[in-house]
Amino acid sequence: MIRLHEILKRDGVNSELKQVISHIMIACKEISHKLGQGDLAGILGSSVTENVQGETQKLLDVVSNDLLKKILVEDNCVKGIASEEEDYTVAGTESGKYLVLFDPLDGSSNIDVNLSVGTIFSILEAPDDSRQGDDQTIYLQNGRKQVAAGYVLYGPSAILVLTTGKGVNFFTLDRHIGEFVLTREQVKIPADTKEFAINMSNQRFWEDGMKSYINDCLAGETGPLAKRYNMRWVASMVAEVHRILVRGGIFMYPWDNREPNKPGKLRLMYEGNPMSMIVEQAGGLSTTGREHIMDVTPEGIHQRCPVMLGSKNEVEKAMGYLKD
Ligand SMILES: O=P(O)(O)OC[C@H]1O[C@](O)(COP(=O)(O)O)[C@@H](O)[C@@H]1O
Ligand SMILES: [Mg+2]
Ligand SMILES: [Mg+2]
Repeated sequence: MIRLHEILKRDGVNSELKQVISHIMIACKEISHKLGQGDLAGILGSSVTENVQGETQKLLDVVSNDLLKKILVEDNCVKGIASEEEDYTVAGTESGKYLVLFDPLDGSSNIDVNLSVGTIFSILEAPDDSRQGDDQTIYLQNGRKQVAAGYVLYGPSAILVLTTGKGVNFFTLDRHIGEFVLTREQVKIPADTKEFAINMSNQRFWEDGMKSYINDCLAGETGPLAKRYNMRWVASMVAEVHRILVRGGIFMYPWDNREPNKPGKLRLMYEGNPMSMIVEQAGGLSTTGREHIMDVTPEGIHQRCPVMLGSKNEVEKAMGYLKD
């Protein structure tokens, strides 16, 4: 049995970063426990608040955010945090080396129906200057600067998927010992797939290239793509990315014209960048449909970005439809 901290040591991860990751895991284990309790813990349903993006927060969004925030702002290696559920960045320890950005509970609409949700996190180095941990500008680094990224999928088992830049490993929470244990090493996404994931109910709002690609997928083996495609939509990005890591696929949340000033639904800093690091470390491709997500220069911590990620050859094929 190989535990998380042994893999971090083997991969040469420094002690400060190890501490930050292990603190994130303490919060995630607590979130996993609360999810397991469900109604017994009284944490299902909506809170009375909205987040900065105008979305109604689920109670568990708030509970998960508070768990992560509390442990991280008290971590002497964390200079500050940014969260999907916080209007502003929050300062941690002034001398802290790292910034942690997170989506505390991804796939919130699945909470009440007892389906898969997750926590996504991204870790950046804090710039070596006098700016404070609540100064938003220090977080505006592109995704290539991430030193680690991961998610915990809360499904029938809780699985940590982590990269520190040396490939992607899976760790399953062993509830008997309360630790994440290595269960798959150096995961690689197959380059080809016959499975796509997109919220089809938004079809009429997409740009023409996006509509054409999906129409060609639906045309099956006699259509231009000459393949019979299958479709999945879990409505939890963590669960979709996990499926793609396990068996390949393409996941898309493209730009649409419902709110043209917002480039898509998903958030660059809490969803796009960390998932892109994981997908690219596993040999897949992660783009906005036109450029690598990790090359996007962030302008705001809550910025959105279109997402098209997964099996390399399929993502390239889909991107070809958006070129003009
Ligand atoms: O409601 P839709 O359109 O199916 O959107 C589902 C998408 O929204 C998300 O739930 C957004 O994340 P949050 O739950 O963290 O807001 C993604 O996980 C998922 O891919
Ligand atoms: Mg999310
Ligand atoms: Mg969320």
